[in-house]
Amino acid sequence: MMFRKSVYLFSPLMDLKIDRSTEDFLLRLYYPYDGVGLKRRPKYHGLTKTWQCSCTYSKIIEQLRQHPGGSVDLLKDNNTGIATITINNPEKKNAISGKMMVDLEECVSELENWVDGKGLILTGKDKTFCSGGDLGTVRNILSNGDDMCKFMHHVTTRLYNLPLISVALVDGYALGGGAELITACDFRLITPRAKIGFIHVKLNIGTGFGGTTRLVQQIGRIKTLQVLSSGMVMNTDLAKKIGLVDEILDNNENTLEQGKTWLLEHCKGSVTTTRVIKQMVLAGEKLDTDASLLEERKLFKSVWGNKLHAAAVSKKSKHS
Ligand SMILES: CC[C@H](C(=O)O)C(=O)SCCNC(=O)CCNC(=O)[C@H](O)C(C)(C)COP(=O)(O)OP(=O)(O)OC[C@H]1O[C@@H](n2cnc3c(N)ncnc32)[C@H](O)[C@@H]1OP(=O)(O)O
Repeated sequence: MMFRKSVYLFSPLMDLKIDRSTEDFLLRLYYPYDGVGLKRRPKYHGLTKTWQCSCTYSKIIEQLRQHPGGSVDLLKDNNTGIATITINNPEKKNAISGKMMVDLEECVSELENWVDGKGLILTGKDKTFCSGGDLGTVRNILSNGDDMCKFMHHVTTRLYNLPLISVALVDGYALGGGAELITACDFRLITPRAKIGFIHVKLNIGTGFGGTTRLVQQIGRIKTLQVLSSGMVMNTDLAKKIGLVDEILDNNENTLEQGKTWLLEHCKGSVTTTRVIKQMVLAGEKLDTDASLLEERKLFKSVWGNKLHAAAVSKKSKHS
């Protein structure tokens, strides 16, 4: 209720750029004791992020929606805590239209507020992952790619920062923006049919969805240069050799099930523990050492001595 009120009050500022300090200011304004009552903060933080997105990006969202085709679909399984995002535009090899970029943002918003989740699979419909930007959309926004780029940086960064262990499950092609999307997940699993290409050079462009920044962090500077400057389309062996891929799945029909099984093996803890682990790792990657240690301590404190911890230490366990 309080949140709705804040939207109403600040609605005249809709097109004002709202940055992190404004967001923190709003949180302080409406939750002045938030620093003490930390338990409430993540929930409102998520809502604020959603609101922040619709304020800052409202014009871009409106423009992107004008380029229809396909959908990006979210399925949340509360029993396993695993969600699946499916890129769905099979007539165009799952090319991502303007409307689908907005769909993806909505999926990410929903996942930011999904407190029961611990894992995420990002996949494509009908045995292919994603052939990149829909060339129909691309042709129509040639005069202003910067807005799309800004929006997709925002969306893929939020996808990467979700407190869920995420896996890109690649069957068939992941090209251009499709290849960039796989870098926004923690892990990459591929089938023997997968072909991954940062083919942007062939279109005389660089990456537009944040792919280079993340790729340098993931496979290093030189390998990133090799991949981007050649526009090579990698088969499974090459993708594995270059360090882009964590596992090659069997060549059978049940790719999604295989992906889920693999992911559950990497989400062994409870929902809380898994989310804490992911957040600790993000802090280790993004913050300087002192700030990361502080965050690690805060997260540690949030699980130490809880019911599950107490139960685990009360039994005689052996981890051989
Ligand atoms: C910042 C990101 C950047 C951007 O936004 O500009 C990019 O993502 S750049 C990358 C853009 N992607 C491409 O250039 C890929 C182009 N497509 C292909 O190379 C092939 O279609 C391939 C290899 C994905 C699949 O080849 P295959 O022989 O198996 O199938 P078809 O070529 O017959 O494709 C079937 C059908 O899909 C249409 N299609 C495929 N990709 C796209 C796309 N990216 N945008 C729009 N449409 C696409 C293709 O034209 C065919 O349509 P049809 O009407 O049947 O001719």
